[in-house]
Amino acid sequence: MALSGPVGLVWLRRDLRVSDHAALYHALRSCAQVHCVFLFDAAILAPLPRADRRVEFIQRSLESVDAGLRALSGHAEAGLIVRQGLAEQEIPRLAQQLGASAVFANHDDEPDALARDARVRRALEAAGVALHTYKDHVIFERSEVLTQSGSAFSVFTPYKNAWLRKLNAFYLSAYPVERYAQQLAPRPEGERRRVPSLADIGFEPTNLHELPLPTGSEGAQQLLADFLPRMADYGEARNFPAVKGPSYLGVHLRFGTVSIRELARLAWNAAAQEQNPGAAVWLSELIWRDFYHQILSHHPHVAVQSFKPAYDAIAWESGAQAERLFAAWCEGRTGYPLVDAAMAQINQTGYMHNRLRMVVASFLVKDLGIDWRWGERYFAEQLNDFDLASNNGGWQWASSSGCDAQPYFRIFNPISQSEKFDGAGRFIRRYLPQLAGLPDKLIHAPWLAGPVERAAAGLELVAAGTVPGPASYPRPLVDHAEAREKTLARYAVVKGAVV
Ligand SMILES: Cc1cc2nc3c(=O)[nH]c(=O)nc-3n(C[C@H](O)[C@H](O)[C@H](O)COP(=O)(O)OP(=O)(O)OC[C@H]3O[C@@H](n4cnc5c(N)ncnc54)[C@H](O)[C@@H]3O)c2cc1C
Repeated sequence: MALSGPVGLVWLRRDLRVSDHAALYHALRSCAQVHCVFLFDAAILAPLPRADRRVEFIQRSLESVDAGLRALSGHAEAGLIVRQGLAEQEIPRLAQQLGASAVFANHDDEPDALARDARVRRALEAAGVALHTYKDHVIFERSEVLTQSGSAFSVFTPYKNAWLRKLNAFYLSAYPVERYAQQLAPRPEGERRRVPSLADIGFEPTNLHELPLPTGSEGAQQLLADFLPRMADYGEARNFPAVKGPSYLGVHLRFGTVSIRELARLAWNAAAQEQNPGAAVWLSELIWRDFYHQILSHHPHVAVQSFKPAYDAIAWESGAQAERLFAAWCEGRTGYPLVDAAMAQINQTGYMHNRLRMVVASFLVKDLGIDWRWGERYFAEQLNDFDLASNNGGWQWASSSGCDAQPYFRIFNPISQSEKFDGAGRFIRRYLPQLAGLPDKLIHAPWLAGPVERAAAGLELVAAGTVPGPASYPRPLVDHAEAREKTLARYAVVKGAVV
């Protein structure tokens, strides 16, 4: 490959690792000296609360990138450059200071990121610097997997089949960054600073250090090593929130502290072995991730509207009553223990089990009649692994407004979901200790407990929506059977709609 110039700048965004990295590989292949930068983007950070687990996760992961670059290059000063500010100002400024003729980055197809990159590209071009971008975050992006008629898939199973038909070892192979690591250049004198602390960027520590969520590439490898022996059981175990079934790698995939190629390769190879049925199921989940990314890429309107336009005619609850119901849902005081325990999980840890994401999303939309966008926004604020494409896909699936969503008349029953997936109430007891003394059969619907059973459990039932104390729990906000009827009537506007 021809050298594009002596100096290149790699701009890290959702790819915080130094191995198997598309943009870094291409920069090293085509430039004699390569620098790496991460920008704490003022436009992204400004609206966030001052304590945000994602910001802390990023800050710690950058320390790992910094150390990784030094180790890879063998230069003590070939670490990461970290800047703060607006991308369209800071990236061109740094490129000029370094004398870079090209900036290399990996694709980010979220609408705001595309708009940002267009601004950065224009500013770089004005300064005579090229911006080269690459696929890195998914196995197949944009229009790489299309139907036979050349359009985007909107149903998962045929997409998955086409995805699997297209897959071969090439798409899963790692970019051998280490082969060219000697091109990593020492940082110029003025840039030899350590990665800024949280305080340096105006943030406060969170409870991240108390969570079983190790950061950086080492953290991802630790979680992966823990998951690999469990992968065979994933198909069954992933449904039960009290069981250690999933990989917990979502946040690492979100920030690219692990390569999707590494994970998909492991799953694909393991799926080929008959004794590993869970691997095919796990691979399928990774394909869902690609699926939702290509949906967002082809249909960016989903970020604000229903994928199926007819669903935007639904009249959701509004006003003070809606606000009251929504606050009770956010704070986990709906009176439905599985829903409330799940909300406690997201509020305390930033994680929520996939089964529970489906249950609480369905409950908000189809039991409380609240617009799915409210729930989507709350998840976006709380989830460590928040990703616009997957979060939007999940919410539109639950509200039936999305591509390949569940039909609108399928409404999860929060009690039977609880009995089926947390039968012994182990998950509920972990997050709602005031219910711990109830017998298993009553823990899913505490309002059915009689005075004797409540007294034996040391539990007081309080009015619906009340903030519970250490020994009390609210009565249900709504009656599920009545809510179901109301929802079917609410959704009648979409009946027969052509989508
Ligand atoms: C309402 C709702 C909102 C969601 N919001 C997000 C989100 O913001 N970010 C996010 O990554 N996932 C989201 N999901 C999908 C899924 O719940 C999480 O990916 C999963 O729970 C993360 O845990 P894990 O890493 O242990 O997953 P595992 O079960 O180990 O799965 C491995 C990886 O596959 C991908 N994956 C798994 N299931 C899905 C899925 N249904 N859709 C897309 N990708 C999937 C994720 O990258 C995940 O990390 C959402 C699902 C729902 C129903």
